[in-house]
Amino acid sequence: MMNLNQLVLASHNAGKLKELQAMLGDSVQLRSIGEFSQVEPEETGLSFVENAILKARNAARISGRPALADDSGLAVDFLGGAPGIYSARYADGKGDAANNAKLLDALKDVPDAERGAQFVCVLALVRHADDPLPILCEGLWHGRILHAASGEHGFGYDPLFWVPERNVSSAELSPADKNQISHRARAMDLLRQRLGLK
Ligand SMILES: O=c1nc[nH]c2c1ncn2[C@H]1C[C@H](O)[C@@H](COP(=O)(O)OP(=O)(O)OP(=O)(O)O)O1
Ligand SMILES: [Mg+2]
Repeated sequence: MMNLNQLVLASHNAGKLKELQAMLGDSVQLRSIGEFSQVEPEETGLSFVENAILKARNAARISGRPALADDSGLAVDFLGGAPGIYSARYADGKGDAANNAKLLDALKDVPDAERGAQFVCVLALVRHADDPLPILCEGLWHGRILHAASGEHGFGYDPLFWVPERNVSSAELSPADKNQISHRARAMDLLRQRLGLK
């Protein structure tokens, strides 16, 4: 299909790069699009799929190489699926701490039973910028939003995401454990099957 020893990762998020590279192991080397450009494309899509494809095409265009993108986010039941595709921009670009504070505030006094949420990850792989057939893989991870942050691992909303199957927050999981069960792990599992890497 394509030379997969190396892929450009269409992401400026160091947490994603670390997780995805750990999942792929030595077989595929991910090179960050940050090596080629610091300009982040505007995520104008209305879905994770559209934004993942948009980021992958942009990175393939800039690098001239096959590119993998990850569009992900947190969909909170009580908020009708928000912040969803706007997760990174929830607190107007002020970063993870501000996003987490805004989410806690939005769920103030909401009881546990109504704090269900899922992390969503869509991976898009394009062979070149105008690829008419991107490979798309999706993963979901169900949990609940805590009342306060807990844990030091991971990134983004991890300190607020309670993982029922482990009885800890996702920021309390070791990186290796998170990479076994997360939304990103599920999407990557499908991608590796699609690419014949497993
Ligand atoms: O495993 C995760 N653990 C915690 N938080 C997570 C996770 N996965 C996604 N998230 C959050 C971070 C960010 O608020 C949003 C992704 O936004 P998203 O646009 O896909 O990524 P980004 O802007 O950080 O980097 P980039 O677009 O360059 O790949 O969802
Ligand atoms: Mg983004």
